Amino acid sequence: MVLNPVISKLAGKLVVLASASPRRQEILRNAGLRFEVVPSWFKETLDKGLFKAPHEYAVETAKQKALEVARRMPFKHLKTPDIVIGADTIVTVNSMILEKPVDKQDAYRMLSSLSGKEHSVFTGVAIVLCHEKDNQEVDYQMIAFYEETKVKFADLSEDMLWEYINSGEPMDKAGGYGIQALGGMLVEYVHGDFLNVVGFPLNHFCKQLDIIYNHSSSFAVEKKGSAHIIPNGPLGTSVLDQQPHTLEKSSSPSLTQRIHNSSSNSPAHKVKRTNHESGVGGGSWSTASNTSKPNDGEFKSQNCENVIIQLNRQQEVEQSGTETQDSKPNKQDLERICELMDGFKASKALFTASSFCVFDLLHNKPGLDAARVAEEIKASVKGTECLLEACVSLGLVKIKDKTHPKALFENTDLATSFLRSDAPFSLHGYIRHCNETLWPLFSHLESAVHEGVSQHEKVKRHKERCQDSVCSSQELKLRFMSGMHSFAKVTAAAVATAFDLSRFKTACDLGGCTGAMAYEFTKAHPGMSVTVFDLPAVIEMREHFLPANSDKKVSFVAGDFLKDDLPKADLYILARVLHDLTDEKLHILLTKIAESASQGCGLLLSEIFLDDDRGGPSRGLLQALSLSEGKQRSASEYRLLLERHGFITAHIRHTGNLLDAMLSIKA
Ligand SMILES: C[S@@+](CC[C@H](N)C(=O)[O-])C[C@H]1O[C@@H](n2cnc3c(N)ncnc32)[C@H](O)[C@@H]1O
Repeated sequence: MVLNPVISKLAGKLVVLASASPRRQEILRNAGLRFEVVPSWFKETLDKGLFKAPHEYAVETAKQKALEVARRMPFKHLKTPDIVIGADTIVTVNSMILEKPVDKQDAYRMLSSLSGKEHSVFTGVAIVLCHEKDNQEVDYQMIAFYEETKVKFADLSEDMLWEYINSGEPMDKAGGYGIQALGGMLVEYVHGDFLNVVGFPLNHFCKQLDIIYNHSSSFAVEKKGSAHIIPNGPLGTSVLDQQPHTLEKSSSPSLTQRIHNSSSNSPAHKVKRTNHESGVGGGSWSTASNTSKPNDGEFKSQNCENVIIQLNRQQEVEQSGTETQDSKPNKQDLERICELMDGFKASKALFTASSFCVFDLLHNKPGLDAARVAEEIKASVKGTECLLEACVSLGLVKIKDKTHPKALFENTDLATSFLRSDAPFSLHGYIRHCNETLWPLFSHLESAVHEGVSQHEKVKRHKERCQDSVCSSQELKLRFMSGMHSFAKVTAAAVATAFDLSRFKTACDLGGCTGAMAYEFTKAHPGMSVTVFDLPAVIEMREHFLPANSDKKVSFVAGDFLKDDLPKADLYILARVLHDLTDEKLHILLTKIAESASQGCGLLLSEIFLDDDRGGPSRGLLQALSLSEGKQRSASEYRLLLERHGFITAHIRHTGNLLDAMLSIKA
């Protein structure tokens, strides 16, 4: 933790990286940051001629990328991130900006212009802090900075250049080289932050986080509606004062600009602003600053700017008033409705591609065309082509070589990380569970709502009538366990590390299923051993899910937690168990835990916690629609239930992963 005081401040927050770059992801992941990747849809098409200096272009692009994702997520992903990070790396030589080469000739042009010369690598970084208010309003606070590193290339012979170009490495990299791989051989020296050249200036980023979270009252994240714009500090000149094209100075003493979306906004909204306006990139948003001197303790940093923007959805609709109601529908609202209407098609496309193992196939054989994929998965060419194209539109598959006459398909990073069946965080098993168990249940939602009960029995009877070969109960059990296993593998680390559990030496994971959560707990807490307690029918199948290096600190006990004695432990874990229980069963289970636990014992509960007003999150409320006998509860409801059984809640964490967590202690 000593090494990591800044990154740890982000634990429990929903941090989003608005970049698909695997290098950036790796740098941040290696630093211990937990984040979601939501690649920005912002097209890097700003007019470079509008910028006085190259770094201004990189900073502006980073800002646009981050802001696009920050604005999109509440609508498209139905959640508001806490922080969005955008970045853009460019290489400059002889006052020319080099981005990613479009083809081999372009790579040649770039690399030969770098040969034997010193060039600069700039990465612009934007950190958008999102503060959601009760009334649907979101404040966006922007901190942007850049880092420069000088790199000198050796003299490159033609052979060397072409050998490097033919390696394929230059194609997705700014300036046409990757310093961390083969491209490192071209480099004579590096002056400055090496990681900046790889794609992300980690050191400068951590310094900014340190200022945001540790040293500036103006960044107190809970505080809304105020911000401090940072003019020149003693450390250097702020970007604000160097960017007449992209930024302007507000004469208003207020440091907050209210920005309202106009009703004619496209997803990359144009904005109306109440104060002075300026813009780049075809009228997209721009920022405003104040030149007043900062008070003591305000945020000052090198190559950095800080701006607050408020987007108010409520007002946006009111402002566009008559036009919205009378002449044409609000575009954003229409998009949102379409997305909800089409949501099931997107889910089913994902399920179908998964069940045909398309992502495994494209991982093992990247660059197949639709006909070859169809042949391999034994499906029609027409159907496969439609499926692959739909997957491209959903960001699961991409076209490998756009210059090739036929579309050749390969996985995106998203598919590689989560959809291959053998990926460490594979959700393949859970997707199968969604397709085969939840999908049929949800197709009977009208009946479920009408009758108020799960349609599980109806679906089972229907399947028995219609299917020639009915799955054995063993097969069904394995499928269920595989679904739970894959979900737990993705969520376990966030739950296991949500709290300091160092004082608990023994734990019991009640309803621990395959042990996926338990293994993660022993990994995160080396002094801890965990007993997995689950029904006999589940425990007897555990061998199917043993990890490669299963350690002896995880053991399994079969039993029924509503009837049998529970193993003794310092810490009881209940992950995704209580939402399936009625209040009555929950009372029985908590009474049994309270009887087994001595004073000071812990109870770690992990579920999706509903908001107190039951207004969200949607994932929890949609899960409730399966109408199992249990119910979704808020953190306050769980806290009360636990208190009644003698457990006092010490901490609640929204882990930013799929599950929330609560740690309570036996009084
Ligand atoms: C939704 S799964 C959650 C599995 C695991 N905790 C996780 O987070 O992935 C619920 C688990 O509780 C187990 N379970 C349900 N009723 C049980 C009972 N009466 N006694 C023991 N385990 C039970 C199920 O077998 C299943 O493994």
